[in-house]
Amino acid sequence: MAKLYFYYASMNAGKSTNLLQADFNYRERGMNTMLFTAGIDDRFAHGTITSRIGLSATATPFDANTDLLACALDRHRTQALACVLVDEAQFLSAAQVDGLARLADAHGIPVLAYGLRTDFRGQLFEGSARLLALSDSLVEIKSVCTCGRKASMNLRVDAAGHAIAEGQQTEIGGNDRYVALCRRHFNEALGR
Ligand SMILES: Nc1ncnc2c1ncn2[C@@H]1O[C@H](COP(=O)(O)OP(=O)(O)O)[C@@H](O)[C@H]1O
Ligand SMILES: Cc1cn([C@H]2C[C@H](O)[C@@H](COP(=O)(O)O)O2)c(=O)[nH]c1=O
Ligand SMILES: [Zn+2]
Repeated sequence: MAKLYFYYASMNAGKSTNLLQADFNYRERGMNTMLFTAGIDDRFAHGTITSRIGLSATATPFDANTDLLACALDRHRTQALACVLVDEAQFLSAAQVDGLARLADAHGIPVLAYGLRTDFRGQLFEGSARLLALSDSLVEIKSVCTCGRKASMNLRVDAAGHAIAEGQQTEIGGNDRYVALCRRHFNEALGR
């Protein structure tokens, strides 16, 4: 039975690298894959998954209106898909995650979703909440805080490096806007 996997982590933990390695692994064995990423994430190039380590691949951009299930089935009709990989999965809606679960259950196509668990306030993203609820397999990709503990939280900072506690959930940015920290140092930075 095909499964829905959720690989979750803080920022800068290696999610995109992991996704691109998994994709390469399928393709080097002659299998077809389909990649999705959030269209709003324009840090590198629209419709591209780029890892900080330098790997990149073209992906189908998704937004709130994208029917990922229909897109994948459309591709599957001409090119049998062995796997679907989704980066920035925190930006999916709950309904889009339900569609991905259906892709695995009704159509036998495994789905590997990669994303953040929580936002800069320590709250779940909608896509992550649904993935945590539905996935057959939850895999944490770990990275370290400056103190050596696991960096499970994402601190948002301003241009001067000061912690930000309030704001919109979605704000695209990289290492200049976010710092992955352990829970203790995350709370300390926010004066909690
Ligand atoms: N030149 C490099 N060599 C090895 N690792 C690197 C290099 N540059 C960045 N990294 C590591 O890659 C990881 C970030 O990978 P990335 O896939 O972009 O993360 P994510 O998608 O989780 O934000 C970090 O752990 C960082 O230390
Ligand atoms: C914590 C947090 C992150 N984001 C954005 C910032 C980035 O554009 C992506 C995550 O990128 P990654 O390096 O691939 O993990 O998400 C956000 O919009 N809101 C947040 O709270
Ligand atoms: Zn720490």
